[in-house]
Parts: sequence; C-alpha cells; structure tokens
Amino acid sequence: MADQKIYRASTTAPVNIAVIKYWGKRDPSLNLPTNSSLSVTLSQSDLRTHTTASCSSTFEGPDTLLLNNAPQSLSTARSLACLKSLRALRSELEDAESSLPKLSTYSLRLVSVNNFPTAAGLASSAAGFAALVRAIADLYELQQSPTELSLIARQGSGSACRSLLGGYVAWDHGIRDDGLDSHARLVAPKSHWPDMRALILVVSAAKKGVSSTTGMQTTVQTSSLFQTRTKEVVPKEMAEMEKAIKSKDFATFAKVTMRESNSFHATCLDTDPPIFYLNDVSRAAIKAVEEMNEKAGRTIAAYTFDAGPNAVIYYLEADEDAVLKTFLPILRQKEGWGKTDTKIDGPGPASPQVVEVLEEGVSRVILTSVGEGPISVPEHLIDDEGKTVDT
Ligand SMILES: Nc1ncnc2c1ncn2[C@@H]1O[C@H](COP(=O)(O)OP(=O)(O)OP(=O)(O)O)[C@@H](O)[C@H]1O
Ligand SMILES: C[C@@](O)(CCOP(=O)(O)OP(=O)(O)O)CC(=O)O
Repeated sequence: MADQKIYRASTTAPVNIAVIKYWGKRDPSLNLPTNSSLSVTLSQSDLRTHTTASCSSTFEGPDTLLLNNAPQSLSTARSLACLKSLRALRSELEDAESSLPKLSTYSLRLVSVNNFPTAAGLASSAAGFAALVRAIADLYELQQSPTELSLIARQGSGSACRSLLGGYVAWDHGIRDDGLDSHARLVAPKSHWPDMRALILVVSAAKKGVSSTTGMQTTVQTSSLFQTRTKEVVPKEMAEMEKAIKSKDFATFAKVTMRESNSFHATCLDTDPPIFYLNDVSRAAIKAVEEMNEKAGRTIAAYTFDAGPNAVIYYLEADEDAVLKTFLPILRQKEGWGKTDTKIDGPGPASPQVVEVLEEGVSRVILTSVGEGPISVPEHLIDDEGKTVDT
C-alpha cells in the first residue's frame, strides 16, 4: 500500500537584533551582503516563531504556508529558493538510501505563528525564515549543521541566517559569487555571556514605510556615505565588537553598538530620497540612554534601531536596577513588564520633554535577554490527519 503517513516536524526560532547592521546587497537574488554583520540572538521565552512543517503523499496541490492563520504565498523567489535547496538535500539522501520515503516529492504544508507583530521592525522575517528552514530540515532529517543551513535561510531573508544560531552570531559577507562563504558563524554561545539583557521599547507595531529590502537597495545606489561605511567603518567595528564580546567588555560593546546604529541611520538619511526610520520617540529613547550613562558615570546601556522606530536597549543584568529606575516610572502602565516588580521607583529620565514623548509614544515594552538558537518542539500546529490545529 502507498505511504499515506503524515510526516511532521516542529521548531521554534528566535529573533536576532544586530549590533553591527547588515545594510546593502552585493547580489540581491542570492541575498549576499556588502558587509558583515553581528547580532545577539534573543530569548525565545519572549519572542519566537513556532513553525510546523509537514508533508505527505496524500497532500494535493502546491506547497502552502499559513502564517498567523492567514495563507501566505510561497511562490516568492525567496521562499522558492529555500524550498528548492532543502528538497535538493533531501533528494540526495533518498538517492543514497532507496528505502527512505520520497518526502522530497511530496507537497509541503507549513503552519507558522509569530508571538509578536509581523513586519513591524521586530525581525519577524529573521525568525520566520529560520524557523521555516529548521523545521523542514528536521522533517527531512537533514544532517547539515546550523551554519550550513544558514546558507539556505539567508536566501529567505539575509538577517534570518543569524537566527539559526544562539548567543552572539556573525554573518560573514564572503567573497564568492556563489555565496557559499556567506553564512552565519558563532562568535560566542549564550553561556559565554548569559547576563546580556534587552529592553525593547515598541514605538510602532504598525507595518513600516520603507521595507529593509527596498531601503537597502536605494542606499547602495545613491548614498556616497555607504561606500565608506562598507569599506572602512564596518570592518573596524566588526573586529572591535568581536573582541568586546570575547572579553565581555560591555562598555566597548555598548559604544560600538550605538556608533553602529547611528552610522546605519546616517547612511539611510544620506540615501536619495532620504529614509527616516527614527522618529521623535526614538530620539527621546536615545536621550534617555545617554542621560542614564552620564548619571552612572560609565556606559551601562546601549541603544540600537533597525529599519523602524523601535528602540532596543542592551544592558547587563547587574545594571538592571538603573535601567528600570529610568524607564519604569514613566512606562509602568504599558504592557510587557512580565514578572518585573513594576512598583520599583526611581527618578525617571531627567528631561521633561523626554518623559512626555516616551510616555506618549511607547505602546508596549518587551523585557528579554540573550537566548539560544532554534529548538525542536513536540507541539505540532498540524495534527496527525494533516489538519491545522487551532492556535
Ligand atoms: N513565521 C514566518 N514564517 C515565514 N515567513 C515569515 C514569518 N514571519 C514573517 N515572515 C515573512 O517576513 C515578512 C516580514 O518581513 P519584513 O522584513 O517586512 O519585516 P520584519 O522582519 O518584521 O522587520 P525587520 O526586518 O525590519 O526587522 C512577512 O511578510 C513574511 O513574508
Ligand atoms: C536593519 C536590519 O534589520 C536589516 C535587516 O534586513 P533583512 O534581513 O530584513 O533584509 P532582506 O535580506 O532583504 O530580507 C539590520 C540587520 O538585521 O542586520
């Protein structure tokens, strides 16, 4: 009798927030970057994508993806590239071992849920494509390492390659035309520096104006600052950042993180037409962090911003009190403090203007920390009859 089994594998995957930003492609179709980048993988206890990949000879029609309960196209060049590479690896296994079920020939059904806003500058594409690749690789029982799989996730979304690993992760730009040397690399596992924390001030959970993909293309074409950033600034910052992480030197980590975010946003402003990702609320967050560092007499926190106004503030657990005493007094009423004692009092930011803008502009907070890479989970979003489970 023909194989009617429903094969399934599920994973969760993390978001990562870069401290050295990827911005610019040297090859847009393969998603090869103009510069290397480096990120901190964030804990899946707070932000995660949960994806189930399933296939069966009984599934009819094309591959499908249900994302947050809505059908999502898998016929984009990026998704097709990921699926093609994964199928090719499975097919190699099947050719080598004829008793294996021919999963590579079956239609795929994918169901995925992000526990945070999608396409709102919270790196959903990173967690999303990392989860998609990891779940299908598990379904196909591929033996490739996370670094090898990162080559595939990169084709879905550049930053996704860094979400295949936990801790502190670099993405080396590589020099080969085929991109085989453009993959994620572990700089240090979470266990090396586990006390890294991140406070995210969610400024806008709405879909952003200029997508990263479009924005970086325009920057490459029009910004003259971009050339210096790629050739001179980033290589130096990468070296300094790796050293800071290896020696757990937070002050240097923080200074490079802030300089890097500002260099990236300066390049956006130097783009024609200019791209504005930061807004008044972002600038108030920058001011609050600067005031806090000045008051502490050392650098205890670092801000960074991706392609949107949300602030990510990195700090060490030992300095949590100072960070909370700055932000809690004005953001106490907002959602997201979790188990934190929201009664903690403190002076808050010194400048009344900063207080007013943050109070009004921050919609919620996320308190999280450095975390692990994708985790295989037994909870499937597709049942053993191939039906989507209610989420
Ligand atoms: N769980 C998921 N599974 C598969 N694809 C996903 C998933 N989540 C997001 N995506 C893809 O990523 C796209 C959103 O990417 P986009 O870069 O616009 O936003 P973002 O990643 O949230 O923001 P940013 O990259 O600026 O941090 C979605 O439209 C979808 O195609
Ligand atoms: C500002 C960034 O977050 C840009 C991320 O860009 P994407 O990875 O979303 O771009 P595509 O490769 O076109 O999908 C910086 C970073 O994460 O390094």
